[in-house]
Amino acid sequence: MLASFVPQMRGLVLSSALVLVSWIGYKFLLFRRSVQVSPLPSPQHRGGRLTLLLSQRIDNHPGFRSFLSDMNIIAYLIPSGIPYVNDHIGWQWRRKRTYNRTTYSVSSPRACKILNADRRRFQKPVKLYEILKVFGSNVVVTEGEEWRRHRKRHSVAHLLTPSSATQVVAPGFSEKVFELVWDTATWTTLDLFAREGWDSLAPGEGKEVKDIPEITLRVTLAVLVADRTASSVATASFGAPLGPQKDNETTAHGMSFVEAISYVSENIFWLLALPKIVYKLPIAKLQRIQRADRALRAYMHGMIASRRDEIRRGEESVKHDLFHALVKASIQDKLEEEDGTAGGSGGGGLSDDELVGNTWIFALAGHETSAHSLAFAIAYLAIHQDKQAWLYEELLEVFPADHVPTYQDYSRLPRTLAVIYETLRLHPAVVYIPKYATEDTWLPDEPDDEELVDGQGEAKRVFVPKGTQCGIDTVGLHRHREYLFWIRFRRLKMLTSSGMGGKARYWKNPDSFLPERFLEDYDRDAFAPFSAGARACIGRKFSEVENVCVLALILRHFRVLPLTTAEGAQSPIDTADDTIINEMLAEKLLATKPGVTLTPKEIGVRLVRREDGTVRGQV
Ligand code: HEM
Repeated sequence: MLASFVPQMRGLVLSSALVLVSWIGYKFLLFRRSVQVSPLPSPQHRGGRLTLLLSQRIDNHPGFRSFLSDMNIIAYLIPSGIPYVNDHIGWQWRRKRTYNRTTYSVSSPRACKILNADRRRFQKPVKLYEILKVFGSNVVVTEGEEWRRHRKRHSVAHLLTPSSATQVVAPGFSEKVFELVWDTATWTTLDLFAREGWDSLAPGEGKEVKDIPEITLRVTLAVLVADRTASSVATASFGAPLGPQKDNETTAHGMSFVEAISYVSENIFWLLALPKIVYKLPIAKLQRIQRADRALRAYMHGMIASRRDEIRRGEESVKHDLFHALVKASIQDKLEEEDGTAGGSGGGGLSDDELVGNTWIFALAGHETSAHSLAFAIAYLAIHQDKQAWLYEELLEVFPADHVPTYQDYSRLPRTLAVIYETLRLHPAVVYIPKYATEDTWLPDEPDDEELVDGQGEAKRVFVPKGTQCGIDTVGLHRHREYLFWIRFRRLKMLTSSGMGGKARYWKNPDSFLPERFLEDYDRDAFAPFSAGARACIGRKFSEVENVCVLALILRHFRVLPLTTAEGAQSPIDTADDTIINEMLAEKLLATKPGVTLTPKEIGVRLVRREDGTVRGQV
């Protein structure tokens, strides 16, 4: 009986093995197709088809730094349906590998520059941005004519763009906005010190702060919405009733503006994914999400209505808080159109839904990215005490005791800005900037000059079929490495994950925290945390001024130490090298979790009061 069963078993095993091998082969071919090498093999291509079959020339496109990235053959061998296995992990948690679809994750500065600059060949795949449409269409989620309508004449873009703003509004107008950003950031930070009781620490005394991201989120939101004309700091800053509306209206919506926007941002995925009926369930969390959603909508509609009245009454633009100024800029065109005074901007104003959509996007983009970057910067400085000391030298010089910080100080803080930049290089808030090809086209493959032209005088390039998604892998760009095992035999290169090491190409020690590199010349094209070209971030300077100010003030008053002491590590060590202890601390402090942008998990620090006096506020 058993004897007759064994041959049948063998047949089963063999056919299963055959299916498995064919499946692997099929996956391999899919993978090959997705990283098609160009030019296609020619008689002169001595390696011929065999080389092509065995090798991949994607050294210029290392893709995500995940071992399971879809630019890695291993990812293609794992069934795509397994949740959390084929999701991008770590840096790339947000992007699911799309089964059977070709995508490029571009990390070459030259290729990224083309993706950003060539608007005819590469555009934004707006479908991927649906999640950010939850409150209405807006400047981030649109493309083409639609997008131009959102970014035109009186828009926030002009309010926030340092020089071009002068073409349409009074000269120096945007500089006034940045001065306001600086002042509000100073005021908010010093207020934070008082509120958290950090002010009352004696020199040398320490205080634990378990969740720095929670603090930085509150600070950047307050910078955006704090109204310095309010009757008191409490109503305008961290007090629960804080909101662009007045206190009684806050009660009417059942939740403060800050609370509502924080809760909605945290739970945006639920809001989008769950059908409305689910909110009827008696589950406290769901009901809170719904309350926050309703309150936020009510605030935004109220805010737009009151800005509209204000504009009609002809009141000054940058009068209350920054957020109102942004909203006001957005609705200016619509009002002019309604009143028949639109001065040639053309294209039609925004609908009410679009105004709400833009209001929401400024609130989100205007605080979350900055807050997370600030939190990561504090984490990096906690880990790298030597860099903190280096930064402190600058702060002591620019902010002597009793100094009142002003916007003029901003340009005297290059080290502080370098810390922000280095943080954004290592932990870019937006880890992937998707584009798609509008036509059959090519991207440069080899970045080195001497390699740009192959034996036949033909530029080495990668074919990108029309419709292919090819996004900027910001992490790959900022930490660019060639593959660890790459063997050049004729044209053969072995493929490994870019996250596994390899030769650094654009940044010296790309995985190390070395802010001083930004004080020297660096490859501008290899640094794109704010994207570049026409679709670059319009809030770049806003966030730089804000983050430099807040970071400088915190670090001027407090030494920051990691709260987490990894096993065996009692304190961070004073060295620039990435030692094991630093790596253990980094693993804990720099960990990320899902969110709209790269979100810190938990950053616990100990603040120790400096002995060198206090900087005064202008509150
Ligand atoms: C550290 C802070 C920030 C980072 C790293 C950042 C990064 C970016 C990136 C990478 C993009 C391009 C996204 C894409 O094409 O998909 C972008 C766009 C945008 N950002 Fe930021 N941002 C920051 C702060 C801000 C602030 C403070 C504001 C507003 C006050 C803002 C408003 C916007 C808007 C409205 C867009 C869309 C621009 C367009 O598509 O025309 N951002 N940002």
